[in-house]
Amino acid sequence: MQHFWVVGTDTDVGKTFVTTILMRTFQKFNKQVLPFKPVQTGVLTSDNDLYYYDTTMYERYSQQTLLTNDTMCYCYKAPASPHYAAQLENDHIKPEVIIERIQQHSQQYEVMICEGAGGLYVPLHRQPIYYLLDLVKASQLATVLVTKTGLGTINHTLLALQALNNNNITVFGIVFNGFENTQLEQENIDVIIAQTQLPFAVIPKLAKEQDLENLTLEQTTLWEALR
Ligand SMILES: Nc1ncnc2c1ncn2[C@@H]1O[C@H](COP(=O)(O)OP(=O)(O)OP(=O)(O)O)[C@@H](O)[C@H]1O
Ligand SMILES: C[C@H](N)[C@H](N)CCCCCC(=O)O
Ligand SMILES: [Mg+2]
Repeated sequence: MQHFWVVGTDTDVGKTFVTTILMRTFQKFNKQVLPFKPVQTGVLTSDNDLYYYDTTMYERYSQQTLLTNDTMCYCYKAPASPHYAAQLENDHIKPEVIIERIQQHSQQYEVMICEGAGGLYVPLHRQPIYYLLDLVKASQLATVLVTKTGLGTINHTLLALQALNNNNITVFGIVFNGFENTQLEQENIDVIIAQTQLPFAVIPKLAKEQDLENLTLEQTTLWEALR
């Protein structure tokens, strides 16, 4: 059994991309995989249909039939912080509900990949304040951290790792996402790995989304740590 979170240094860093690629890599080894997005915000429309990007990506690229209801829990229309998106719908995220779902699914699937919402200090509710980081800690699962490769990532990545370490949350490794093969990006990766000694993977910036079908993480130290 291998259950873990994919968390990020921010929103839009590529957590869904990485979750999808990791899902496909485990599926390649015939593992029963559940990609699980406990809280998603920002409904999209296509031909008058409403949908959520993250769980739609999982289903679009899964090599196994996914049970849609298993992949999600709280979904809110506003593309905002979960605490606020819930408030706008007069709702309140209950972490205990998510923990219950994680415990249930961890018995049903060989691999469960839980994707965070935004970065670590994203509030799920305010009174009292409860961050995504608190939920990760309460789940007692380890993490994979997704980060960008360009200017600013050294600080963001080390800050995120410090937050995880301060909460005794295991980090299996780092995914550097969106690599465009510049010297600056390579230096960023080198510094972060030298400082952290963590397993890692590098995902290139893809010309089109469908190119992720050709990607697996098998030849990476991160995969050695995960499989
Ligand atoms: N390696 C990549 N190459 C090309 N496009 C990418 C890559 N990684 C992510 N993207 C694109 O960048 C956008 C943000 O990626 P993604 O949705 O995975 O971020 P996220 O961290 O999951 O965001 P959220 O916090 O909303 O869940 C998406 O449109 C995605 O298609
Ligand atoms: C809407 C976005 N795509 C994510 N689902 C939620 C991001 C919350 C970010 C909150 C913040 O850090 O300000
Ligand atoms: Mg996402």
